[in-house]
Amino acid sequence: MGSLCSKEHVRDPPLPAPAPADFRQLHKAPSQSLKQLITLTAKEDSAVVAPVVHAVITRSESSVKPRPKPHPQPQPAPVAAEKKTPVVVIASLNKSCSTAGAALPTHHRRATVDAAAGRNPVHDAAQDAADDNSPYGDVPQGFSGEHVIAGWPTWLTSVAGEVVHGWLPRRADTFERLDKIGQGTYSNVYKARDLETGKIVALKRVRFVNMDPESVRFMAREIHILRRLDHPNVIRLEGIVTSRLSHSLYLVFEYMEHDLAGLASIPGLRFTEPQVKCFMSQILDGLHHCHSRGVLHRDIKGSNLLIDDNGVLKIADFGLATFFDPAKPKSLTSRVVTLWYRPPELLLGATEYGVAVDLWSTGCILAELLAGKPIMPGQTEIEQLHKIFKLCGSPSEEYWAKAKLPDVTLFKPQRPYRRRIAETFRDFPPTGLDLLDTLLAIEPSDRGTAASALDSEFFRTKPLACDPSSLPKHPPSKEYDAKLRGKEAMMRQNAAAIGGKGSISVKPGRNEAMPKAAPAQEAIGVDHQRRQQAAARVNTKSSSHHYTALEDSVAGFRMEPPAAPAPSTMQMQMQSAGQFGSTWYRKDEHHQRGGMKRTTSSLRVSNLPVAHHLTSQRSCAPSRGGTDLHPSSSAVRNTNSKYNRLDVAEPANALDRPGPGAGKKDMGIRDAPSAYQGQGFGGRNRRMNYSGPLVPPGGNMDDMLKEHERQIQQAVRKARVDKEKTNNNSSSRRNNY
Ligand SMILES: Nc1ncnc2c1ncn2[C@@H]1O[C@H](COP(=O)(O)OP(=O)(O)OP(=O)(O)O)[C@@H](O)[C@H]1O
Repeated sequence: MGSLCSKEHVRDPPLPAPAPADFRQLHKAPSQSLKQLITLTAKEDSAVVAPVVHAVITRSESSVKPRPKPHPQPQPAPVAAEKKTPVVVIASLNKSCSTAGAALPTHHRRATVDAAAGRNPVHDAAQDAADDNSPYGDVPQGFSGEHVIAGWPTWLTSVAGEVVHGWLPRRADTFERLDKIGQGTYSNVYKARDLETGKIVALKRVRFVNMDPESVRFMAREIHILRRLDHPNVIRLEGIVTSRLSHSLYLVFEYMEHDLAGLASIPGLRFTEPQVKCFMSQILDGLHHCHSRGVLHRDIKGSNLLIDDNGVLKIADFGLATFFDPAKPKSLTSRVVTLWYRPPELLLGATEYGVAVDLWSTGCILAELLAGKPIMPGQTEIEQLHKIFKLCGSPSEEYWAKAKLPDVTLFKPQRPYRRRIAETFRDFPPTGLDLLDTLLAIEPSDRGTAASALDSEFFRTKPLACDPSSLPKHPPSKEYDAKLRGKEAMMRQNAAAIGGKGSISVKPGRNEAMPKAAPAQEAIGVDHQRRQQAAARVNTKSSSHHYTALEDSVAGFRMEPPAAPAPSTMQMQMQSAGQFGSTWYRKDEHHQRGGMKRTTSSLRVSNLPVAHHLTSQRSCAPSRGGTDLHPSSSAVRNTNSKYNRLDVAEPANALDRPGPGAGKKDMGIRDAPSAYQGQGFGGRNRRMNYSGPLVPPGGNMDDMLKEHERQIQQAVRKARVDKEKTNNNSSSRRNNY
């Protein structure tokens, strides 16, 4: 990958919105082996053959051959003829699958969930009709029998069989697991060796909680999107590993040694202008491809920008991505994008948006690369919004006037902020500053597109982008490694502190405390788990495991038991401070992405008017970004009820439809504790799903933030004094002995 000029060829012309034909084009290619398999199956009892057959992938050039002709639609056939021809076998299996589907038709499932959510039934009907026309709506009936024969588990094919169409699953024991290299909110990522090719790959293991169809559907959407993309700057999904024994899937990716967050956290490392241009042009190239294929990434950040040893950057983690069509805007959730990279319109609750959200995040990355640190590290949504306003200026009167927000006064600062990008980043190269100014435009339509960014002066003026292969080589560096290093250092500090040699610091490092969209990662529970992992790493000589061994442990997650949330030092400090009235505390928040538990941390204030659910917060649906609201502020509640959860707001196609399990998610607050056992939680009608900022009615954002700051300092001071007292007491006790 070279400078911008040398990369022109990889840019795609904008494509029309994804059409059914596109998808079929991409996927109408069951491999030759599958065809043979079907023939074989005709001779054997399919029930015997199916488990045995785990043919080799998938997407490798050798195995995926163009389909000679489309599969015939299933025809009713006499039972006696079932084992005689492949067509009949497929038809037979399809029949049972479609019967299962008929038990709860998609429109019925939607109706159930949306009634609970209080949505407009007219809109729902229109949406359902649109979904019925979706390219994927009818696919399972046509192909799921084939999938079952191919060895795909029914829990997958019955929910989202279309996404694996044309692919065959890989067997787990054809990989050797080498090391854990990443941890996402709902996945673990392992380095592994493909025993068939010797190639090193990354395996992303996606866990499912009780095979919740909604979780499966969300994972399926990621697969679906990944299969639509094909570009040197977008991670390539090479195959899928399934196991009939375990309730998880492994996505097979090309292995990438670094991620941008990890590289940026190497002490003392600063990128030169040519290097920044090299990374940025690759990000924008990949993004342009995604957008031109109708995909919004919605979680652009350093740890999702993977880099290989040749300096090639690839956009990864499409877990929050969605399809979009600018010609047919649909309602999307605003609860996406990791907080530091989240654009103002999403913080304000916008549900109609497009490529501009990714461009904002890309702007944040550009500034981060040039500045050497994240530019807007907010801890809560309100703080994030405040940081944005302080740097980029507050929105114009016109913006507020046309913003379709029920209570703009809740978000609108009392006095306008002026834009200060140029003075804040006066050391940036002028063309870089211009590009940044465009990407960080408050008005989404002013951010342009990935293509216009690539055409900007920044990439045309000298010094030009360096060639990726000329980038300096570093040992494998991931955000995950940086976090582990941080945790190990913290453990050492803690050990020293326990030994009475020093004080405990909980100041977050560069890679810590970055609140994600609904799913933030730096959680107390996760910290505890990672600390254990870090300790295990220190003590373990080799972490190589054979997948067969892993298979045994998968069902019970013996490899990584879910740790009970342990109080962090911060939490303890804050709680102890709380005894004296000021009750800042760091709280676990369990979120779910499609039913999978997510955990996040945030600072909350509870001496502001207390929401009536506050006392049951630990067992009820989480708010986002640490925002408790005035109980009497119905305006606030209404505002926030518009902030859709990822799992309810985007029923755009078959993959997004709430499944039969969705009913379980409609539990109200009182029912919620079972969510912690993995069933999902939160009713859309009764559940308080606050996403908006913490603003007392009539409050002023500046005053409020100052007050928060004061309270934090007070709480920390108090905690320190308490700690010193405790230390003194224990040392005087020791002396007494
Ligand atoms: N192909 C790959 N090669 C090497 N490392 C990878 C690869 N894919 C992912 N990783 C590592 O694993 C981490 C987690 O992966 P990923 O972001 O896809 O998971 P996730 O569960 O979706 O995470 P998140 O919580 O950020 O949404 C990444 O930050 C990266 O460090």
